[in-house]
Amino acid sequence: MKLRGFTRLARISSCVLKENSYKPSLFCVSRRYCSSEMDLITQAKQSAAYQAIDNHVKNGQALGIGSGSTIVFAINRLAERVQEENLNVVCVPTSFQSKQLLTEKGLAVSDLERTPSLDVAIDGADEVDKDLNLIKGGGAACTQEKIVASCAKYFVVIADHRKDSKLLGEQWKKGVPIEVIPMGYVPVIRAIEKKLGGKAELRMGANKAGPVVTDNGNFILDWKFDETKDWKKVNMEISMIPGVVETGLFIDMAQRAYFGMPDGSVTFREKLSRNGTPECDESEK
Ligand SMILES: O=C(CO)[C@H](O)[C@H](O)COP(=O)(O)O
Repeated sequence: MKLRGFTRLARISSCVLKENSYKPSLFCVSRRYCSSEMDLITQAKQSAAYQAIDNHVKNGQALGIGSGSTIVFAINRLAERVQEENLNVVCVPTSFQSKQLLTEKGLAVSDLERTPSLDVAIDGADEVDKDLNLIKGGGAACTQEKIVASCAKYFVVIADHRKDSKLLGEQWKKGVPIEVIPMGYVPVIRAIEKKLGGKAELRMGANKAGPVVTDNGNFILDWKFDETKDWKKVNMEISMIPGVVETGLFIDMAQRAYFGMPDGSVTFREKLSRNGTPECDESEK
């Protein structure tokens, strides 16, 4: 399969995942996305975001658009492509931030009432493990992000290389974000710590007195866990606690993750179906 502007290179296959690197030939191509003033992490975010938009966005699509600092680059690139190629796409944002950015760029914004079925969702992540399980919610938007991703036929993650881990918790030390109903946050903390150990804390605002309040009017807990877990089970256990709205554990949802590297290249990891072929994004064909 030919990716936009790239030929697939090395394959490191396992039974469920495939890793691809665009190095070294990608290096020069991806460099077109980089500007000399940017630091390497910023460049890495931009390279991953541009690659995902270039590979996965096609005319006529409905797109889920995530939140965070990496998605800013995806929105910029999307706006460029929409203008240059006269694309007709509609975007469902996952937060006030992404809605505002999309609106500023003049992109068509919709919601899940009008557009409940999405072709592709693209979002950042705080950490991605070897099986493409994610920790999300560093920007307190995990509930809407999970709903939007669940409505997409294909879910793509974009991140810089620091987010790429074998196991969740290896790189991301701030814990699993959990959105909770405000009046229940203390019982939820107690229940999580009793059932699963670790420590859960109410996230406090940076330039605001008191807690962070999500776009849904709720609070965020950050649960620091002790050791590697059965994340599917943990996710279900936390979700069952009264007062929990949603967790930042995205288990078995992402089909592909792009990682921007410090040298300007981009690698990706993708899920394979049982017969060893990639779980296909129809728009890539
Ligand atoms: O989950 C998120 C927001 O809730 C973000 O996608 C995640 O925090 C990654 O953000 P960034 O691109 O800034 O690293």
